[in-house]
Formats: sequence, C-alpha cells, structure tokens
Amino acid sequence: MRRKLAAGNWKMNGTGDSLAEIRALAAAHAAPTCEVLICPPATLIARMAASERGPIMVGGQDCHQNASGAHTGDISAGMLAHAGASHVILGHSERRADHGEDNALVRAKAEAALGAGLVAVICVGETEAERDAGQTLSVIGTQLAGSVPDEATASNTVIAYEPVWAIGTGRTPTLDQIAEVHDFMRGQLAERFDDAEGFRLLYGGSVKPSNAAEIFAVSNVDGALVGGASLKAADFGGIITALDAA
Ligand SMILES: O=C(CO)COP(=O)(O)O
Repeated sequence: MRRKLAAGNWKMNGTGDSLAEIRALAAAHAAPTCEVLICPPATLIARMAASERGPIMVGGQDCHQNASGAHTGDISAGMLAHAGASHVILGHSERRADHGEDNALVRAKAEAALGAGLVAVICVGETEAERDAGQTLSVIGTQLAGSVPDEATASNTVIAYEPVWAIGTGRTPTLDQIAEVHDFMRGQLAERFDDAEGFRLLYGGSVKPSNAAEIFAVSNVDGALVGGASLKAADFGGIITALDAA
C-alpha cells in the first residue's frame, strides 16, 4: 500500500510572513493520513524546518550535483539536508526550461540527493506541442529513463508527472489522459525496479481543492505536486483533505 503524498512547490514565492501559512496548515492537519511536504524557496528552508510545523515535511526545489565547490549561487544536497530538508524537487520543467537542465543533469542531481539522504521528487512532463504531436508517452519514457538513477527505490524517490501546459494555466488533462500516463510510468518503472509498485506517482498541474478528488481517484495517482494552490493553508488544506479521503 503506497502512502499518499501531498507536496507543495512554492516556487519563487514566500518570505518570513509565509511561515504563518505553515502554522495554520499544521494546526488544521495535525494528523493527516497522507504525507505532507512543502518546498519553500531556499531562503525559508531552515526557518520552516525550525518552525511549528507538526507533521509537515520540508524540501528544496533544486540542488547542485556536486557536494561542494566553486558554484556561485548553487546549493548542494548536503546543505539542504543540513538546513532541515528531507526532500528535494528535481527536474521541474521550469528548471529544465529556465536553466537548460537535461535528463543527464537531473539524474546527476538525483544521485547527489540520494547520496545526501534526501528523497528525490523527480519531475517529468510533455509540452503542449509534444502532446499535439502524439509524443507524450515517448517523451515521458525518455525522461524517466534518463532522469531516474539506478539507485532509486520506492522509499527514496517519488515521480511527479507535470504536463508543462497544465502548470499555472488552470487547464488539466482529462482523467483518462492522466491515467494513461500514470499507468505507463508504473510500467516503465517495473522494467527497471523490483519495487516499482511502491513508488509514489504524483500528478501536478493546476491541482485545486475543486478538482483534487477526481484526480486522486485516477489509477496510479498517489498524490499531487501543487504550485499556486499550495501557497495558502486553506487551499492546500482542501487538497490534503481530498487526498486523505481518496
Ligand atoms: O508546477 C507545479 C508544481 O510543481 C504546478 O503548478 P500549479 O499548481 O500552479 O499549476
């Protein structure tokens, strides 16, 4: 039985005031059935980790593939762990697009994350042009094969399917389309990993309290990676409630 995971990606949002949202979320969801993870900007990781956060876990949004060195502006996986993070998002489409991250780099970062004892939340997803061209499954297959390291296990790695065209747009795939990709991902993992059945597969892209329940009922959807709706405790709380009921 896979434990569900509600993960929030705050992206480049949040200052000290935002810690009140974590306190409110922890107060309202003191004992969720699902796991709850918030990935704030790096500037807030240590403060969030030290704040009243109940069962809420804290994660980073990226890490460097090296342990240390002359990499101005970068943060290593070990530093994230030292700051109190237990997870790190890797290969988000915004990193792939804004910073030219390819599958090999995402894989190297994931290896660094696992080596530092972090859980890697590895993101994959097709662009709208790729979907229109009928390439969705081949793109996802290539990203999984290239980005997920051989050391991945069901306990140290989570996969997030985030169609690029669904992120921040209010558009979501049909439930059948989500099921098709999630079933495919499960099958791809099964070709490489003995414990493939145990990997959590998250859906991400315009998840809201209003559509969460129907998405969580889809085959092989084990939770969500949430952007905009994770910034407010009330919105993310609605998603946690839907996941606990799923
Ligand atoms: O990119 C996402 C989470 O990583 C999804 O963002 P939205 O929930 O804002 O669409």
